[in-house]
Amino acid sequence: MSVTVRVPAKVNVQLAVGAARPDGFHDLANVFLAVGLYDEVTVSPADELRVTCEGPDAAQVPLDGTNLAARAAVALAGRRGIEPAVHIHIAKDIPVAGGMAGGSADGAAALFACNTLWSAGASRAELLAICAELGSDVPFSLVGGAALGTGRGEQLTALEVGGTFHWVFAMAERGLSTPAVFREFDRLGEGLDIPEPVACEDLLDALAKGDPEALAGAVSNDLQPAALSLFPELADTLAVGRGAGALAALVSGSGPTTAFLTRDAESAQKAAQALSASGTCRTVRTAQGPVPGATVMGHSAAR
Ligand SMILES: C[C@](O)(CO)[C@H](O)COP(=O)(O)OP(=O)(O)OC[C@H]1O[C@@H](n2ccc(N)nc2=O)[C@H](O)[C@@H]1O
Ligand SMILES: Nc1ncnc2c1ncn2[C@@H]1O[C@H](COP(=O)(O)OP(=O)(O)OP(=O)(O)O)[C@@H](O)[C@H]1O
Repeated sequence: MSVTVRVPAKVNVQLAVGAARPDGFHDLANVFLAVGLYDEVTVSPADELRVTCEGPDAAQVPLDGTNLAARAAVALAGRRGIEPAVHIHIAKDIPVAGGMAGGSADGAAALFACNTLWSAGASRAELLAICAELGSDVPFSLVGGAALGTGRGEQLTALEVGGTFHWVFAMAERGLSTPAVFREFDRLGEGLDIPEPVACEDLLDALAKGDPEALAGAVSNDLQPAALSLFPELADTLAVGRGAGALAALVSGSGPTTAFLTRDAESAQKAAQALSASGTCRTVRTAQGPVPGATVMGHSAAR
């Protein structure tokens, strides 16, 4: 028997970041949108916990107990007093260390898959609590759609979205470490008064209306200056996307993936071609959002 769960990447259409808290985290107003780039996580019974990974970035994915998918299996098994004896296979299409919550996605998917495989009976609320222990982005990977994340981003309120948004994503030549980007945010803000993070009403309206022009006027990412400071070449990629007609160009989360909001599928193709030809990025993908969160794709009886 095996269970396969498909799970999407995310882009942050607003990422408002407050001052560092005593625990080192930052309060956020984090507006997440799930987009149609997916990892697929398959779990099947095994003698002991084992992780394998396939995909273009597979070499950068840890296969030991630090993998978020392994940590998810261990967390659920620990709560049920059982052994996490499971083979977790990750078919990875979400860029690694790209600011699109790839590891978080695998954590949410593995948790959901193990809950099904083991008939562990964890409720939605228990799954969300385990997700929040695993990482700030993990709860959103489970629920998908669009949501406002407050606290460190793990406290979610679902958001209405009145249409489909068309995106282009440009993956960079190397990754960026999320903690390093938050540290750079702190360094750049030293001595400044950092306001409390709040969700932008115009942005929430634009999402509710499904209006790409209005959304483009409202997107923001407080981590962008920090990501650009650590990875200045990203400014060139952003400029290429803007020049190719994107309505908005921004760094996705902690970066270094850059995200381009376009009017429609045709404009997305045009911007994608210009970005591919520019030589300023590694790969270019188009995707639409919102899409649902972690979803069981199938069970197989074969071992
Ligand atoms: C940048 C985002 O991807 C935007 O969605 C998230 O805020 C990061 O979420 P994540 O990768 O799940 O982050 P976590 O695994 O919870 O934390 C990794 C590190 O990021 C920093 N971190 C993360 C979230 C947050 N609200 N404040 C932080 O300062 C901390 O240094 C933390 O040690
Ligand atoms: N299943 C996983 N897939 C990818 N990376 C993982 C996984 N589990 C742990 N990691 C570790 O997490 C690091 C960050 O990878 P990830 O792809 O999650 O970054 P990210 O998309 O920038 O995260 P976020 O957007 O949530 O900040 C990797 O360099 C790797 O060491």
